[in-house]
Amino acid sequence: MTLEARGISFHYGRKRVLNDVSFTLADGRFHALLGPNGAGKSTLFGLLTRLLALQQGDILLGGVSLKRQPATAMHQIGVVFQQNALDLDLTVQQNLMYHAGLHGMSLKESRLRCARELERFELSERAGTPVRQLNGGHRRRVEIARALLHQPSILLLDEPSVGLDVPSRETLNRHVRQLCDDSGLTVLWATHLIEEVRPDDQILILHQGRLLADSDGHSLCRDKGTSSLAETFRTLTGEEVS
Ligand SMILES: Nc1ncnc2c1ncn2[C@@H]1O[C@H](COP(=O)(O)OP(=O)(O)OP(=O)(O)O)[C@@H](O)[C@H]1O
Repeated sequence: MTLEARGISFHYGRKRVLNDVSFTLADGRFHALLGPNGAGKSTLFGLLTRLLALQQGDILLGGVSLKRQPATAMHQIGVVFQQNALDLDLTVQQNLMYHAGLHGMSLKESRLRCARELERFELSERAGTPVRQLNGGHRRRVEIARALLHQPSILLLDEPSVGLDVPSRETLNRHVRQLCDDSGLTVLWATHLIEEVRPDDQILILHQGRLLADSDGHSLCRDKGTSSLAETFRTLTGEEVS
């Protein structure tokens, strides 16, 4: 499913943090939203997930307006926020079952979908483990499994690898890309780390609230006459990327 952001601007009080941002996420593709701290990524996620109310512009999911038909549109979205939002004292299975219940699934359906997601994320053996006992990478995988329980078409992840060590970051990134390839999920992965972005990705570069690029990495480098994504980022923003 496509996601289209049209003319999004946003202010906190008098401070403008998003300035006429428009882009389209293509059906079934992995998109990287790259921007340094403070670029406006979390604010954009807040708007995409209705944590923040749209002030200007609209967001369309498969053509359905988030403004006009929020319930229908939101059903298509699964989200993983920057901060871990699992109950540490509940087991992996309990966290998922609770979430499935919130989405109105029957007990039978909840069990089926939990089992399927746990298998997909190679977590079946951890179903009965309290989340507190999991490492950071596994916790993140549980969060993604939870975000997919209601079978959304679009998965939004706000800096999901923050706080993970390099191998865990790479595994998580690979896993989500695999999901995209296997199940046609549309993904938006926000990050400030260039190493999580590949030249084949659709790349959105957000800087000081403005979208400076929206293209695949190869085209971006070709257009800017640069030899790497890091150099392209520097050329566009005047900043180093980590
Ligand atoms: N509740 C708020 N009130 C006022 N200003 C805010 C608020 N939340 C964020 N900002 C400011 O808005 C700008 C964009 O912040 P935002 O968190 O969206 O960026 P980000 O790209 O997600 O950065 P980070 O990676 O640090 O989370 C920053 O200048 C930030 O200080």
